[in-house]
Amino acid sequence: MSEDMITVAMPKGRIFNEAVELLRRANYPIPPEFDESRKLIIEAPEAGMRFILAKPMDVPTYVEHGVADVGVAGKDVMIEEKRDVYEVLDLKISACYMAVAALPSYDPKSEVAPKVASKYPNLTSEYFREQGEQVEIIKLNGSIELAPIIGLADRIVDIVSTGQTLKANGLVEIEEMIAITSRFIVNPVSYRTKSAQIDDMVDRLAEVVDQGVEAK
Ligand SMILES: Nc1ncnc2c1ncn2[C@@H]1O[C@H](COP(=O)(O)OP(=O)(O)OP(=O)(O)O)[C@@H](O)[C@H]1O
Ligand SMILES: O=P(O)(O)OC[C@H]1O[C@H](OP(=O)(O)OP(=O)(O)O)[C@H](O)[C@@H]1O
Repeated sequence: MSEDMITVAMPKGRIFNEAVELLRRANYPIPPEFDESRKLIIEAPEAGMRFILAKPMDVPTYVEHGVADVGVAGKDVMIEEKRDVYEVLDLKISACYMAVAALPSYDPKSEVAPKVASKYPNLTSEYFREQGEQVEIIKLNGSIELAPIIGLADRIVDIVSTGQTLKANGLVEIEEMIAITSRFIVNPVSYRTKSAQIDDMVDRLAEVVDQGVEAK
């Protein structure tokens, strides 16, 4: 592999298509293989890149360890994971927000030992600590909306996008916490050793991000 090759950690799932579209709009020749392959490493020599396709929550881990030079990660993941990486650009894609939700009958006054379920235990504990409220956090890996319905926790902290999941499960939003978009992140050592390529990538992405925002 060429020394100048940039390894990009891409999140599989929701963010993926929007991130690929941004790269293509920034004139990176991303191979069509990307759109249908089950391969987890995809070489794109014409773009001077190699892509690794990771679980969204793991992207900052690959970048922190330097096995990827750069990556794309949700702000939610950045707050939860607290990895030692530079967050250099807001890509303004995959927008959603983090919220506290509960059943409409939820009454904070009648809560004896407050329990909050979330896929984001660190973000949740930091939030409630800042609010000066002591809560027990119950870590779940998905289907968070189940927790209040089944009586596992009084409140949940989860991502809201269309609000359909909350509505379909009869939950209501109590508080909007943080706006979320995806970020372009960089390994601190790579930022020094591959500065020309990474600066170029940031500039090209920033340009298409701004065009996208202007078009809206
Ligand atoms: N409605 C949404 N629900 C969850 N994440 C969203 C939503 N909209 C945008 N996002 C962004 O997408 C990222 C999650 O993507 P995705 O749901 O594909 O992965 P995941 O939650 O790790 O999924 P899984 O654990 O099911 O593989 C979040 O980190 C967030 O930044
Ligand atoms: O506001 P909405 O547009 O309904 O989106 C929000 C829902 O989407 C995510 O769940 P996901 O689909 O990733 O499933 P999960 O329960 O496995 O996390 C998130 O955890 C919410 O449940």
